Amino acid sequence: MAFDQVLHQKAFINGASVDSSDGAQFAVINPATGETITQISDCTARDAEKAIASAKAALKPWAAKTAKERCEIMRRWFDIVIEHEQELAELLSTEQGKPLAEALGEIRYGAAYIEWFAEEARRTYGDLIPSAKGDARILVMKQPVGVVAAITPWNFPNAMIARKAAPALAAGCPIVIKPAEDTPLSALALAQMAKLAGVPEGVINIVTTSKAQEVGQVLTTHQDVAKVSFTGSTEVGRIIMRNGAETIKKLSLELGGNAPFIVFDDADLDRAVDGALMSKYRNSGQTCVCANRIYVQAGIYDAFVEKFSAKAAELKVGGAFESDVALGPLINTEAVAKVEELVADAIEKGASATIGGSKSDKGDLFYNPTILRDVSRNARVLREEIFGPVAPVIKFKDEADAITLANDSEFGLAGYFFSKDLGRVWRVAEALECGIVGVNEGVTSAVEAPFGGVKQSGLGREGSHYGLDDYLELKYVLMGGLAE
Ligand SMILES: NC(=O)C1=CN([C@@H]2O[C@H](COP(=O)(O)OP(=O)(O)OC[C@H]3O[C@@H](n4cnc5c(N)ncnc54)[C@H](OP(=O)(O)O)[C@@H]3O)[C@@H](O)[C@H]2O)C=CC1
Ligand SMILES: O=C(O)CCCC(=O)O
Repeated sequence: MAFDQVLHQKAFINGASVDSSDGAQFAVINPATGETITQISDCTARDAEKAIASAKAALKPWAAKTAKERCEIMRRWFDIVIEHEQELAELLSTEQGKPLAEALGEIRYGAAYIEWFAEEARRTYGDLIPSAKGDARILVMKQPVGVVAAITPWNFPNAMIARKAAPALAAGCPIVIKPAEDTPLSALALAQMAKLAGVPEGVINIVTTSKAQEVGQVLTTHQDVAKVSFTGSTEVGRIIMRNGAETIKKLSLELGGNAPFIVFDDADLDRAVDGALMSKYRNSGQTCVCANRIYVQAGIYDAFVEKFSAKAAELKVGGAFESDVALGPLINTEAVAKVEELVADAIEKGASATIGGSKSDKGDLFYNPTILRDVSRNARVLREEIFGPVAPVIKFKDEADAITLANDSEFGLAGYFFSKDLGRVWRVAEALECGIVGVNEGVTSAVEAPFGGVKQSGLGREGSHYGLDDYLELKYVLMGGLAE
């Protein structure tokens, strides 16, 4: 298969492919078939320490390069990724399960972060501020934060690495990345391409491991790591925050979501249905910004459920390489068990499934697109991140009701609503307690826009011109004694 060209089995530390210090390996499994793709280095705490040491040694020379030099290397990295986008997409689909077209979209999305931050590297402007003293000026410069550790999830095995590594490198920071155990291969391929592009040794390190706690502990407590950037569950985000407390780590945390998706009775119904399909079923519902709770105003509730169910029923479930497939497998048996539990709980509390509600006959990890109607307001599916292709649809009365329901969550990542009333659009966009709001749009992600949440969905922003700031420190320099 073409992806053999980008398949690497060893961890990547200090610019070299290495076995783990104890020689152990773990298996990477294809979730669609259950087959082992390959065995790879199972790194230990010692390997994590080595990676941090190599990043520390690389810090000064990498930060000392001009922004233009870093930009040129990163541009070459972008070009190599795009040149191999097809192989990278096949590798991603094989280890993660998402349909090939979606994987290709992710490779391009990830590459766009490399391109974007290569350009942003040259715009790390400071400020010159008038001082209250006549013979002084206030200068503000931006400097790299230091060695960065990144811990990433399996749902976007390429883009979540690129979204962290690209701003780190652009800012002048070396990075040590621990990819998810389920999907380490895309990370290794990206790092090897960075090497080909001329990224010096130690600037990117990939510590593959099945020992998340042991390796994570080192990455999040080590005194030579200045910053930790994490994407994953709120539960692990809390552990990372606690671990970082002793050495006051800078933190970027992209955590869980519970996105409300609101359809007002003045909405364009077809547009709302298409938005819900995209928002809910992308990546089989395994995205932190996926619509988790769909609120529809009473007057159009039945019409919405009918149209949404008819279109969702057409989505084909299957392996990533089958034609016209829209939904791949879930990542593992725990994910399927969680979805089954949430659906059972909702049905026990009075909901009914208009479509789906069960596993697909495609295999153990495949779950059918599911729509639940008349979901009770105390169902678990409305409180917890579903991370599967299940859409609970709930009726609401009026605008105030919709806002109260939408904000009734400890999460605050994304929210969506559909309305044609301009006044309502402003009111609701301002009232939603979310970091990201889609108005008449079901997918908001874009490299140019800041991605991140409020409340317990996290800290910091990724992407956009704000995204570089997470990897920079401000230094204030008072330039005094200027009078003759
Ligand atoms: N915001 C988001 O994008 C995501 C949200 N989630 C939510 O989390 C749920 C569980 O998914 P899961 O994959 O278990 O998410 P986790 O938060 O457990 O995993 C995310 C990353 O953290 C690592 N990790 C796990 N435990 C520790 C630890 N103690 N210290 C440091 N790193 C650690 C994981 O490693 P390893 O893979 O080796 O366990 C992985 O690299 C999902 O159902 C979903 O609700 C999950 C993924 C992404
Ligand atoms: O689930 C995530 O954390 C990644 C979201 C991908 C994106 O849309 O940017």
